[in-house]
Amino acid sequence: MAIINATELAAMLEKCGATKVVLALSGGLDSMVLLELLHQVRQIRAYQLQAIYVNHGLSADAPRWAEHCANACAERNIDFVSLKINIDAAANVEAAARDGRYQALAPYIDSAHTVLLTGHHADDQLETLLLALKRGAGVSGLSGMARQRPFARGSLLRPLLHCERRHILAFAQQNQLQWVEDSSNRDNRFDRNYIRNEVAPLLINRWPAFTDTTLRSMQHLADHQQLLNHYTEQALLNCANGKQLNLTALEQYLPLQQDLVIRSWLAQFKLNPSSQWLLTLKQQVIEAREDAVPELVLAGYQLRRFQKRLYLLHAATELQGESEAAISCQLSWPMQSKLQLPAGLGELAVCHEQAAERLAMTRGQVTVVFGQLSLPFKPAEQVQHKPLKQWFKLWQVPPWQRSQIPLLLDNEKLVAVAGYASAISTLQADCWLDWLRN
Ligand SMILES: Nc1ncnc2c1ncn2[C@@H]1O[C@H](COP(=O)(O)OP(=O)(O)OP(=O)(O)O)[C@@H](O)[C@H]1O
Repeated sequence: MAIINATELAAMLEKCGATKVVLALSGGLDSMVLLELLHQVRQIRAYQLQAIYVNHGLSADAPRWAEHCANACAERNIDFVSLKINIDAAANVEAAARDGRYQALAPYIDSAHTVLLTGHHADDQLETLLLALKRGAGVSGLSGMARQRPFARGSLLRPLLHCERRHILAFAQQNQLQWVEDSSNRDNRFDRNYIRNEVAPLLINRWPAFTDTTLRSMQHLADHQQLLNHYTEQALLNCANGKQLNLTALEQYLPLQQDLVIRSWLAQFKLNPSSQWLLTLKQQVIEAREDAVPELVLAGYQLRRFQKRLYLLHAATELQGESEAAISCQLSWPMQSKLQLPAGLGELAVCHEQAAERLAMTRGQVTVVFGQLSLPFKPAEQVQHKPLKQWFKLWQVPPWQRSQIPLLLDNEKLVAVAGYASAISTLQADCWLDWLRN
């Protein structure tokens, strides 16, 4: 597609509800063209404009590029900021530079009406697709970059995403713009450069509309991905409750949809397992014998199944109190103030004065213990005493959680099981006793 003009850029900004526009300015061809377009847009509408150059600390030429950007902004009376960041030398340099750059830019996108602009264009999008094919990406990866998406407190917009580089170059020449060339762009050891310099020209020479048609396919994929996301979100609402996944609800969906639901449930906790791991989860955990309590490890977490639910447990915190040693404590609690629990189990507070009065009547305080599962207990609304262990089974409390639940004793008698039940009539445990878990 041909390059957009200032009126079209103004319309895009209008659609984003922008009042402040921040340009990520590298000094290269594309972002310099955007700088010029923004300068022209100002004749149409007033915006608060800012351009930011990020020095990744990777090139000795960076100060020269920063100066080039500063001069171009000064000529157009646009506010300019230069930032310096440090990149982890051991990491994948391209990815680390990009992540570091977005992190540095984020604080400047400080309201819903602030838009960050980058100079990505159609040829970048074609390269992204070819790179995604090389790594065997799925629909999401093959859809490439979005023209607009939420970013920090505002949004990110790529106004040139549908414009081909040759049209951007022609605009720059017509407007006598000056830009810097990064010599590392010629280094074909980097996959993107190899595609840009060697592969893409071959395809475009043979089929001149190749970039346009590729972008059309990518848009179809992006639409399908959006539809999939919509249905997966709906299914996730039906199946997940925080770190629990209801397997009976999950069974209603087609196997492929189940995979997507599990993936997006785990993605909420920044977990992105391989297909092989997902298969193991299904075969060894979800489909395990009914009476088994199987488990599987994933990046600092443990997944366990109990009855028809899957639990995601943070190994460092949620499983800490599992050992007998960590729960053998006995705490005296006068109940006027909050009680800090051991092993990161959170804190207890009484939120109903009457309860404190009735419990503290005898000795002025209660005792909090853990793991005494053989204590007899009778919830207020029940008629029979049973060992606590049997109540836990009835309430379907997973075995690994049972010894981490605070038990309140008054004169050695179990009077409340935090979060579950109370022995005091008319006072439900979850309404007079607050258990704030970490
Ligand atoms: N050092 C930088 N500082 C600020 N923004 C940057 C920087 N490097 C890249 N960008 C932003 O990211 C976009 C895409 O980066 P990419 O590396 O593909 O571009 P480039 O070839 O370095 O520069 P350009 O796209 O401006 O020609 C740029 O158009 C620009 O908006």
